[in-house]
Amino acid sequence: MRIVVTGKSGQVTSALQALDAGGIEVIAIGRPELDLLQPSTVREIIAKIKPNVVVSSAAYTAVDKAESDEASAFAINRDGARALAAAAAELSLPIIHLSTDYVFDGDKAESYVESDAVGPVSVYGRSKLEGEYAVAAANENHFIMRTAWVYSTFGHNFVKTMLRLAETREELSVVSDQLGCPTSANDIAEAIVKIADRLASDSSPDLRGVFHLAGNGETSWAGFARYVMSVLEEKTGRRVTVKDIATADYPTAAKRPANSRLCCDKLKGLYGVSMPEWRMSARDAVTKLLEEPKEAV
Ligand SMILES: NC(=O)C1=CN([C@@H]2O[C@H](COP(=O)(O)OP(=O)(O)OC[C@H]3O[C@@H](n4cnc5c(N)ncnc54)[C@H](OP(=O)(O)O)[C@@H]3O)[C@@H](O)[C@H]2O)C=CC1
Ligand SMILES: Cc1cn([C@H]2C[C@H](O)[C@@H](COP(=O)(O)OP(=O)(O)O[C@H]3O[C@@H](C)C(=O)[C@@H](O)[C@H]3O)O2)c(=O)[nH]c1=O
Ligand SMILES: [Mg+2]
Repeated sequence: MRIVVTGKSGQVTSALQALDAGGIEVIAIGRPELDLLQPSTVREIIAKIKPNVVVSSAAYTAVDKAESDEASAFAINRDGARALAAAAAELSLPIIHLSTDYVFDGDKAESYVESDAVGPVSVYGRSKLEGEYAVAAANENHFIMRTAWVYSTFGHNFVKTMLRLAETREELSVVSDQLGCPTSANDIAEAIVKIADRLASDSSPDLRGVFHLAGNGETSWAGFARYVMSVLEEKTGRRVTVKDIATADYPTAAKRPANSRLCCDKLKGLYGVSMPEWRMSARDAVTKLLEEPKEAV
């Protein structure tokens, strides 16, 4: 089976390319040959590759920068996603489109299910929600995968930021009033392959729609950072503490949901796919990062 995935240098796309998935060919495309700001080029590129499934991972993911760059965020996350979904539809292909927990307002007490009302509190979250609507309207053969708090040994992510700060600080101050589910890009890649296989071989409408996929369990950003530091200390003896702070003590351009935990029961029920406990996967990523040459972190 051949999967084409956008966002060549991104975390999820890099994890997909690194997968040794027998019988699955992963073709990653990205700038300059695929620029979602030039949507007219999308169809020709996808038609040439002749995939069985299209994975839409490329996005404008700079949450804070998006607040002052709304046009770019919507051009990529809504219009670019729409062009990709339309190209897949013209070629009668299913599309797996990555979306985010930041489509929720964060006011719910428990974890969010797919049918919960959305209410993004940031430009990034709004642009990704509009992308969901655009993809669903352009291609009914869609699997919209909302994930969260993605980290890996690739690209930029919270884990690498924490390890980098820990090189020069004895204490990190991290918000403890935002809850979510840390999710490994490697685990997302494994799930994408399983889901793509089902979509390519089973046309059941129940397998289409919006699904949540995130690391099993939950924590706050401070809890996430504290766990990363515990692995750092175990592996290197370096002890860096994490001080819990409130969101108000860490002002950012974008607002973030106080709670964006995702309930993934629907995916488990319909696909039999579930994700590892988040500490297990985070431990793997931190261990690998600490084994890499310093500048890689
Ligand atoms: N990171 C996270 O915490 C979360 C991410 N997601 C979603 O998952 C998906 C993957 O996220 P992640 O792997 O972290 O992404 P990254 O931020 O690691 O990479 C995003 C990629 O998008 C591509 N991209 C950006 N702008 C353009 C453009 N104008 N045209 C074409 N491609 C572009 C780039 O690929 P290239 O340089 O090859 O062009 C870039 O590497 C995204 O859709 C994101 O919204 C959802 C929840 C959490
Ligand atoms: C670096 C740092 C961040 N923080 C806070 C800021 C913020 O509230 C929280 C997360 O920080 P970041 O900006 O690294 O994470 P952020 O970019 O908000 O991550 C998001 O990325 C997008 C793409 C998604 O889709 C989301 O699921 C989510 O993963 O941690 C601290 O409290 N202390 C720190 O030293
Ligand atoms: Mg970020």
